[in-house]
Order: sequence, then structure tokens, then C-alpha cells
Amino acid sequence: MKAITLLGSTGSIGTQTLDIVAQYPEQFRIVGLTAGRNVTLLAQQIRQFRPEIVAIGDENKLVELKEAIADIDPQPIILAGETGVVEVARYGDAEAVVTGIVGCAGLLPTIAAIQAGKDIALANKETLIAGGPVVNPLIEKHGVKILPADSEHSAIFQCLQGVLPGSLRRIILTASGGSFRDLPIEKLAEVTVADALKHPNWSMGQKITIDSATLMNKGLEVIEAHYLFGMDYDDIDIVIHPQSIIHSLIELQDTSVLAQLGWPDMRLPLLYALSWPERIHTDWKPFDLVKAGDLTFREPDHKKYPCMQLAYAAGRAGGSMPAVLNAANEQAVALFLEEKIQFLDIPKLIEKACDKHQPDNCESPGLDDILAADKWARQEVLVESMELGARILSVR
Ligand SMILES: NC(=O)C1=CN([C@@H]2O[C@H](COP(=O)(O)OP(=O)(O)OC[C@H]3O[C@@H](n4cnc5c(N)ncnc54)[C@H](OP(=O)(O)O)[C@@H]3O)[C@@H](O)[C@H]2O)C=CC1
Ligand SMILES: CC(=O)[C@@H](O)[C@H](O)COP(=O)(O)O
Ligand SMILES: [Mn+2]
Repeated sequence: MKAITLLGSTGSIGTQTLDIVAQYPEQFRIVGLTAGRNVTLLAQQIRQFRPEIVAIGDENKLVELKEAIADIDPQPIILAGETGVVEVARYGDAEAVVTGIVGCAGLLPTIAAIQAGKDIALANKETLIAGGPVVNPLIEKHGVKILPADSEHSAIFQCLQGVLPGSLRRIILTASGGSFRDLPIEKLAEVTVADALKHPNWSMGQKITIDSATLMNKGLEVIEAHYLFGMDYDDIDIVIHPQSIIHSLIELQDTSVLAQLGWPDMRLPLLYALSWPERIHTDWKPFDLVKAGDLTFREPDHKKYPCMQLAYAAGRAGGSMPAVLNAANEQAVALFLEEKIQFLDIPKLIEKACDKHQPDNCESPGLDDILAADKWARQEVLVESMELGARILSVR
């Protein structure tokens, strides 16, 4: 039985991971759980999965959490705040840590888990995008495995099983096209938060759903693929595949192309990240090519969706630039979700932050440089967005 700790248990990745654990109790055991603010759901999960240790990210919720689980015997260790989450990540005999926290908030707990010798089932892509220059050497130093749980990277990882080093020529990431894939570019200026949150194929947290709508999710996944598989940016391509049935492809040196197919269901990549190299028999809806229907593909539209090119440029610049891209995106998406900026402001704000960071890009950043770049970029976007808001008001 594999002992696992789950960071971000109350989110989309978190609840789907627990769904797997509940279905396969003979395969998996929960050691630790962490959430951000959702005490009610975390308390239910503690009751059901009986972890040894838990943490709530928001320290103001600690008392409420303690009250909600006061009757549970034995009591888990209960912690709070960023340090509490880090403590859970490194705790006990968990062999693997599933990173389901959203955003760069996942970076320090992921590093702590690696330093404690735990394998990482990586859903939290922002960790690798911002922290790649620090995370990758740590993975090597501590001899742990990083098992991709993001659906595209899981697909690539699955296709790569048995492929000899040097045989890989190109990675092809598929993208659904997001909420606005069939909307003409002229209409993008008017879209609302509610429109953007309607993903055509996947049910996910708000931040990644907006990233899918701007295609920044695919840009972030290009950088994620670079760090996970060591590919040059010139050899990572994006293709729009509206059905999200082919989860990504690899091209080999002889031009043979391998793909991984399945229904759009995150439990599959999560299960593989937890069971690798084994395959667990499931009773999930079997895949059916005929029911899947027509599979179509088209070129991504970089004019409509500038975020992909911004991500390629930041990835190629390397150093602290991907951390700036990521943090600027997180801040811009948060402002969009709060209805403080418009959809088309998201790429503009990110581009400004990246341009401004260019002369200060730190080539070989340490953790402190990455955290400083992250903080700087968020502040930069906030300031720029206020100017944007002031301009909008003055025009009105
Ligand atoms: N959802 C999906 O299908 C996929 C997600 N991913 C990636 O997985 C990650 C999680 O995404 P998703 O599950 O959709 O996101 P959700 O928003 O659904 O969940 C986020 C989780 O992180 C917790 N959290 C948020 N902020 C903090 C914080 N500061 N400290 C501690 N915990 C925090 C939330 O807690 P609470 O709710 O209690 O506040 C929640 O448990 C993202 O990096 C995303 O890109 C990748 C591929 C697919
Ligand atoms: C499920 C998953 O891995 C998401 O990252 C998904 O890929 C988002 O869909 P898009 O293809 O629209 O970005
Ligand atoms: Mn993905």
C-alpha cells in the first residue's frame, strides 16, 4: 500500500485524488492533507481518510478547523499557515506527495517534500515553471522522482515509456482551445468572467480555467515540458485539438508519432502518477474510438492568443523570467476574476512585466531570486493595473 500526502485536497485535483484513494483503499493510504480556506470540506475529508497530519493554509481558520474535528479520535496533528503546509509536505512515511495547490504557493511545500525524499506527483505546474532552476537540481540531488500528473505531460510520459534516450525528436502538446475557441477575435474584448469559466471539456479550478481561455495554460505547459523532459523550446509544439481526446503526442527520430488517448478525466493521469510503473485495473468508462467521434486539429492562433508566444519567449529567456511570467499571470488572472481588469488586459499586463524584468533577468536564480522575482512581478502588475483602471475611468 502506498502512503501519500495530498496538498490542496479541497480543490479539483485534490478531490479527484481522494476519489481514487476511496476507490482503491487497498492501494493507497493518506498520511497528510492540506487545504487553503475550505474548513468544511477539509473536516469531511479528515473524517473519511483519517490522516496523521493536516494543515489549513489560512491561519485565521485554525480554530474553526479544530472545532470542526474536535470529536475525532485519535486527533491528527493540526497545523496552519504556510509553515504548517510545508511541515505536512515533509512529514512522516509518505512516499509520494500530490501537489494540488494552485499557483506558486505550491513551491515551498514541494521543495520541502523533495528534500524529505518524497516522490512528487506533479499537478501544480506553476511550481516547476517558476522554480524549475531550483527544483530540477533538487530532484537529482535527493534522488526522487517527479511523476507528471498534468494530463498532457502524463500523456508524453506514458508515450516515452520504453523510448531510448536520444530517440525523442519533438513533443506535440494538444490544447482544447479554451472557452473562446469559436469566438471571433473582435468579440474577446467583451467577454465576462462567467463566459471565461465555461471550459468546453474539463471541470477544473478557476485559475487554470482562465489560463485555458487565454491559452496561457498551454504556454505554461510548454515551459513545464521543457523542464520535465529536457526538450529545447524549438522542439515543443502546440496543436489545437478541440475534443481533448488525444492528450499529447511525441515524434521520434524516425518520424513515428505516438499518442495517448482517453476521455477527458483527470483521474487517469493522477492514478498513473501514483501507480507508476504499474497499471491498476479500473472499472472506469472504457475508451471507445467510435463514441469519441471525429478528432480534429488546427494551428494555434497567436494573434488571438498572445500568451503562448509570451511563454515561449520567457522560457527561452530562462533564469528568473519564467517566474515573472508566472507571477504576472497569477496576479492578472486574480484581477480578472475580481472583475478589476478585462480579459484582453491579461496578456498586456504580463508582457509589460516581462519586458521590464528583461534587464534584471537573473541567469541562474536561487530560491531567493525566484521568490523576489515572483513578488516583484505581482506588485508590478498591481501598479500597472491601477494605471489601466485610472485610464479607463478618465476615458469614461
Ligand atoms: N484541475 C485540473 O483538472 C488540473 C489542474 N492542474 C493544476 O493543478 C493545480 C491545482 O488546480 P485545481 O485543483 O484546478 O485548483 P483549485 O482552485 O480547484 O484548488 C486549489 C487548491 O489549493 C488550495 N490553495 C489555494 N491557495 C492556497 C494557499 N495559498 N495555501 C495552501 N493551499 C492553497 C485550495 O484550498 P481551498 O479551496 O481550501 O482554499 C485548493 O485545495 C494547479 O496548479 C493547476 O494548474 C493541472 C492539470 C489539470
Ligand atoms: C486537464 C489538464 O491537463 C488541463 O491542463 C487541460 O489541459 C486544460 O485544457 P486546455 O487544453 O484548454 O488548456
Ligand atoms: Mn494540462
